[in-house]
Amino acid sequence: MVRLSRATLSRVAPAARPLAEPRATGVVHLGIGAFHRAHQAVYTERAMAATGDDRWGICGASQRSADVADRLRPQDCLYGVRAGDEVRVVGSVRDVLTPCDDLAARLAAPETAVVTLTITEKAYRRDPLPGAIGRLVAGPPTAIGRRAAGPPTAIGRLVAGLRARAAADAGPLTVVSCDNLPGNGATLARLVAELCEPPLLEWVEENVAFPATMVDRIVPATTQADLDDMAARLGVTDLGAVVTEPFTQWVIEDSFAGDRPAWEKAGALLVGDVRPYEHMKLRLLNGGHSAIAYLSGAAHVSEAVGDPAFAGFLRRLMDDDLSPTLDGLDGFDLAGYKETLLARFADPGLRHRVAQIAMDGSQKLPQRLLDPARDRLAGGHEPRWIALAVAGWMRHVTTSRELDDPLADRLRGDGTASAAATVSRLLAIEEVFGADLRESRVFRELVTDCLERLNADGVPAALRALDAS
Ligand SMILES: NC(=O)c1ccc[n+]([C@@H]2O[C@H](COP(=O)([O-])OP(=O)(O)OC[C@H]3O[C@@H](n4cnc5c(N)ncnc54)[C@H](O)[C@@H]3O)[C@@H](O)[C@H]2O)c1
Ligand SMILES: O=P(O)(O)OC[C@@H](O)[C@@H](O)[C@H](O)[C@H](O)CO
Repeated sequence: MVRLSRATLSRVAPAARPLAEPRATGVVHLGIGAFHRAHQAVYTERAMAATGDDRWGICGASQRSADVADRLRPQDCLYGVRAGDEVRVVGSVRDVLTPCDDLAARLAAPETAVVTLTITEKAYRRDPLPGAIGRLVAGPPTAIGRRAAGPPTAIGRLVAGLRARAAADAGPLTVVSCDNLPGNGATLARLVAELCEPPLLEWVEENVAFPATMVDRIVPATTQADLDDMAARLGVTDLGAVVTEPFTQWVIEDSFAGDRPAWEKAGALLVGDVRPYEHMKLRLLNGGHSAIAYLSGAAHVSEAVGDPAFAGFLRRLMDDDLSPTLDGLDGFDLAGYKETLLARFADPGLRHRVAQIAMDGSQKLPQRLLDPARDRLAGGHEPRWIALAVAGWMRHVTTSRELDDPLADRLRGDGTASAAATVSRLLAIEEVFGADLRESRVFRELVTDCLERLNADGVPAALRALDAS
């Protein structure tokens, strides 16, 4: 079968052809994985189609491998997105850089006005090593972006680009984090500022905006079966295909340094304060996902919620422990949102592997489950459903043979320690639990009790016991 490209587009059904053919790359994206291709790239293409403003093509950049570039470049950067039964070839990506290409030059180009990022939670992590080598990037300009003995970090490369842009006097820039982090814009701004020395720091303060965003669309990693299915639907081979759900949401803080795609014409919500949306999504959706990952024992999310007892647990987690921590959603149909969430999780068309969600738990738990636990404890409540999910994570990190987490060496256990000893050891990891949760007697007892039950009787019995207590 021939490969998808501009030359072979005539083989694709007209209804599935791209909506836009951009003439410039006004957007640079760092971390061009599956999510970006099914989310921001789709909004950007629709914005161009709605306005006829074709300056907003995307130059994607990979941080760690040339894989996406190798897949997309031979296809003129075209790829298919399947959402439910609808398939469309997306045309907003114009170029993909490999880690060896000159990203700084792209960031310094006057036509670039917006940078978006999906580089995973752990890429925002400050290395806890002491001193200069423990910072995300060492100080002097020549060392920008380099860890002690590793390649440049994504944020280091971004700072190198900002330096080149300042030197070129290429104008203001908006940098939009689209990762699942609370206060993602402010977090990124802080990390960037740490790596900038004067006078670059002043230039960044005056010329660069870091709006917060809430991003939502479930996009599992593409499988070979997905590629085969896409080829059958399009009639051409597509090695960049992604499969997602019909649902999509993007809430963006309306704080830009300059020009931008008209994302609101594509359905994005531009607001003054993203925080209420961000808490709702990170806690209910992502918190629910993590609970599934560490407790369900299922291979895929849809199988987990197909079990009525487990679906009942998710409802109690959301209703009793997570929803009461949300505010600023007056007039919003939260009950409807939660029902929609469970239906999205149950979507049989999405083969979303729980193992994908389980990875990097140390970087995800704080915003998904631990911050709401703090809020409940502060109000004098016992977050027992959250405690069960946290105990599930502790069991996961101490028993998994192949633990995928930047803190893996500190998390692993020998599997023979008592529940109390395991909870004590893990609660002491301040990067995950802070000092407050380590010191909370209520939290420690809840988690210890749950871990004892999980170890002794398994998940269904632990759920029943908690339900009856
Ligand atoms: N997939 C989803 O459903 C979804 C939904 C909402 C938000 N997100 C956000 O997008 C992120 C990426 O998801 P994805 O599905 O595209 O994953 P992916 O594995 O397809 O892509 C991840 C990208 O991040 C880069 N990356 C990985 N580790 C990195 C590091 N340490 N430093 C810099 N870059 C790194 C990779 O090179 C790749 O480009 C998630 O971590 C999350 O924050 C994903
Ligand atoms: O992408 P991660 O690794 O942050 O988290 C895994 C999932 O919880 C997440 O990707 C959700 O599918 C997504 O946040 C839905 O919008």
